[in-house]
Amino acid sequence: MGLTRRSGGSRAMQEGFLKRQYSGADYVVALAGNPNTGKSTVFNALTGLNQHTGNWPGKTVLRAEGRYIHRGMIFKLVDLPGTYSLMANSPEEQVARDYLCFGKPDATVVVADATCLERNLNLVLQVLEITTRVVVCVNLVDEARRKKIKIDFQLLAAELGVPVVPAAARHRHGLDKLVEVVSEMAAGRITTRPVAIRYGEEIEESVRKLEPKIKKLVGEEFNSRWLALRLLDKDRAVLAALENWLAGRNSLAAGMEGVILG
Ligand SMILES: Nc1nc2c(ncn2[C@@H]2O[C@H](COP(=O)(O)OP(=O)(O)OP(=O)(O)O)[C@@H](O)[C@H]2O)c(=O)[nH]1
Ligand SMILES: [Mg+2]
Repeated sequence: MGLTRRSGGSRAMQEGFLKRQYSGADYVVALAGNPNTGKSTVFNALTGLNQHTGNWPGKTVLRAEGRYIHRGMIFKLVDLPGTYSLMANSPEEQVARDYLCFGKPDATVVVADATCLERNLNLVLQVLEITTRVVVCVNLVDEARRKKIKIDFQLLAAELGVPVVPAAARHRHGLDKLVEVVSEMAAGRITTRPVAIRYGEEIEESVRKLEPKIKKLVGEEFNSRWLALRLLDKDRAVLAALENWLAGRNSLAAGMEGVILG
């Protein structure tokens, strides 16, 4: 049934933990976003030459990591592949999603395109379902200005419940502020109130039943609501990653699989 320990999810997860342990970085920051929103431009501007690339384990998806120092702290920045969603429909989506959930970055920057913000917010909402430590960087504001698009950043931040930083990364505009906010977020000095997507009563009821069971298995380690939603969606990739994390307690995971997929 395809539950294998070689799944990308479990590897990404292990990588996340190992990298944090041995990389010597104080904080790990993920860069997510739709394709072509300027993630790599932000990444390059912040890390300069302090970066290396390779592939994500088991995938032909490019992985770029780099570092920068801010106020004496070392930040490891992980440039995730551009995706429109986190439904794991492609290797890119799976890499991004597994890293956000199981890699447990201290902060996640979602880079959004100011010229088509509405479309980009779809991914922002999906990321907010996985992690609360999110900073939204609305990039390409120079292009938006040229197109006479006006954005109320304060209102956007209030509606999303997380900080929003406008930027024009190509010109380095807004990046000092971004680095400052990310640093506060990673250090846990910002309280967020992410807007929560509510599903129909039937789904919410199932989530209410499932969440305590998941919490019992993984504690506060991962976002149990998100895991519950994924399992209700019969998401085998997430199940495989969970099973791997529960190594040594496989019988419990198998029991859970029986309950959920049965
Ligand atoms: N005008 C303008 N162009 C920008 C800005 N930031 C990035 N770009 C341009 O947008 C294009 C895409 O930038 P990338 O940094 O490669 O975007 P990306 O999100 O990494 O793209 P993928 O990795 O393919 O998902 C490049 O041509 C950049 O020069 C900006 O703030 N203003
Ligand atoms: Mg890129």
